[in-house]
Amino acid sequence: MIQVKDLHKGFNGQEVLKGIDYQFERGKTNLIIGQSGSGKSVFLKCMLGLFKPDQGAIEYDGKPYSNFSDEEQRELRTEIGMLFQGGALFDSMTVEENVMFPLRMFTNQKRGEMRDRVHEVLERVNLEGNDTKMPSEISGGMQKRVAIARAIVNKPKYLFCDEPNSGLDPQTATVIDNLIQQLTHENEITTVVITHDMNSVLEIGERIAFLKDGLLAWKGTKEDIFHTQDKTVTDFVYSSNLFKKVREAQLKGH
Ligand SMILES: Nc1ncnc2c1ncn2[C@@H]1O[C@H](COP(=O)(O)OP(=O)(O)OP(=O)(O)O)[C@@H](O)[C@H]1O
Repeated sequence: MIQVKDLHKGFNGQEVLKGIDYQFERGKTNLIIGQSGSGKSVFLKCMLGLFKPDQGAIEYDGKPYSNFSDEEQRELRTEIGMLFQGGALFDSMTVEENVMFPLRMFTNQKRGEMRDRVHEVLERVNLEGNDTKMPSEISGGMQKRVAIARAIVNKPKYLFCDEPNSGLDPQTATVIDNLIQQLTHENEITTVVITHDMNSVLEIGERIAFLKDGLLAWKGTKEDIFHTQDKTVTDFVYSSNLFKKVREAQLKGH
């Protein structure tokens, strides 16, 4: 669980996050949605310790990281898995080397032990037999699954995903969403997903935080989104055709 308390962050006298209180639940996919420029990335970077908050605190399972000393950051880093936008695999490394990278960085495991773990996670994301391939030799969806395997190989307590579906076709995007959700449930991970994708909201929006102008404008579940009368939320989500269609079908009783 990640608890955010009165989080403020600004740049050059301009406040971007204006006092956010929120709790990301363990074992759930916690989505952050909101318009471009609403502060989602700044929020994520504050949680990762890449930006120091101007005010407020972030607690990881009750442990406060309000000042993020170098030592604290190092320790926390070993407990975090990160799925970057676009996958961000190392092009010159094989699939196996990519997935092994966090183990080499953050553990003292022997090579055999690392390989066993890498093969275990590759199997989990249905990529067994692809370990010697280069990223350029596999599809975009497979690359994303390699990135997921790399993000979870060190058994993280917290998983951060920045636009995990960008650049994928809808069917592959759904596979990726479901994989993230299954891994979250299986391993009781506190998963935070930044997304623009309304399909993801409908698929895996167990908990949704809607940011607007640096404030938490609304929170709820994917089911709540259909019933809210909050105009800021409805204006945002119903600008998506997918949402409109699902809503219309619901009203017709399908
Ligand atoms: N390092 C920085 N220095 C100064 N301003 C910044 C910095 N990082 C972000 N900002 C500003 O903070 C605001 C919020 O940006 P942020 O990237 O968090 O938005 P976002 O919601 O993630 O947008 P998008 O959906 O387009 O990625 C923007 O006005 C941006 O210019």
